[in-house]
Amino acid sequence: MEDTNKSVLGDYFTSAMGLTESGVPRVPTRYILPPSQRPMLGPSIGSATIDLPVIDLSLLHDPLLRPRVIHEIETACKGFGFFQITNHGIPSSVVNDALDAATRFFDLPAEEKMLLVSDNFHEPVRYGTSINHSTDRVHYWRDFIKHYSHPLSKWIDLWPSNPTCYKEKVGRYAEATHVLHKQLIEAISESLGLEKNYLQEEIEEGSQVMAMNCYPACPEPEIALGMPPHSDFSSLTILLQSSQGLQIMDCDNNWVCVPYIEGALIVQLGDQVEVMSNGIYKSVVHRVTVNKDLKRLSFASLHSLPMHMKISPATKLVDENKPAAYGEFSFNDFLDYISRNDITQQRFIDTVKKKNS
Ligand SMILES: O=C(O)CCC(=O)C(=O)O
Ligand SMILES: [Fe+2]
Repeated sequence: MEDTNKSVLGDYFTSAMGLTESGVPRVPTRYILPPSQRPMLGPSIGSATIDLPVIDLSLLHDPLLRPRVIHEIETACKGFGFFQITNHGIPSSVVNDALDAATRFFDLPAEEKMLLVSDNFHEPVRYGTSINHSTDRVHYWRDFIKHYSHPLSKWIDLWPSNPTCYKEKVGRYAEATHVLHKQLIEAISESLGLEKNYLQEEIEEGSQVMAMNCYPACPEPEIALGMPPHSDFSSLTILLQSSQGLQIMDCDNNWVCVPYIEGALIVQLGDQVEVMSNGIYKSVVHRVTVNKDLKRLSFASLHSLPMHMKISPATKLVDENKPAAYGEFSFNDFLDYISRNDITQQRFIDTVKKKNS
């Protein structure tokens, strides 16, 4: 079965969708994780006693309540590098339309999707399947399409033209998340004691990459993963999940399932905010489990400073007692790093941490 799939998709691109559709009863060897990396699935997992933060974002617009919400954000960022948001202002019709377009894209025949395949990390539109490029050892149960999404007018022509509604529906969602990101980064800057408009210009000129992920039903979810543990390089990632599957690592290094909340979006701190905050906030390490019966979609909208712009700790957060804990680097430096290294073994952010911090 593995070989059939391989011959259709070429050596590097085995597709989890293709395997599920062909009805494989077992996951092929290359998807099987070493025992220490397997997810512990079961009724007790995810019902852990930890209450993950959920924040009503509409209250940010109320001048009387804003300080309280900023404080909630600060607590969530310090405790988890993560929170969910409700009443975020993106209409459910925009979300559902984007889900519909992505579902239709992933349902296309493999040959059609393969036209967009690339293993070049700098490619602005890239269809792929989750292989660990740097080691070629383990594959993950995920197919994805990633595209640069901001500014939309520059990139949208390169996006998939099948289904025909894709550009319009996903485009509307991408623009809405760009606006939301600006509000969130303002609130996060405020929560760090920085100016509300800190980095606002850079963010407006910044890049947005949307990873549209598809995790088809997996015959053996206890020995495979949809995505390995990693943190995102972004400033923030705004994540939409169609059902449960995301897990985050808490401060005691335990995996915690992120509950599915209808209508909510997930906010994850990325490496750029960790650096900007000089380590006051940490990017959240997360991974994705797969499900025996259910196909899951997620949209990870990764917002970053401009590709070439070097990020470093905010000067206001650096002093004699708290020297800069990170060297400066850009998104392009990160892309070069991931095309050469196995980020499941060493996070990029660890390579820019200063030794004495
Ligand atoms: O599918 C998810 O919930 C997470 C996806 C993710 O971590 C990513 O695309 O970076
Ligand atoms: Fe991620």
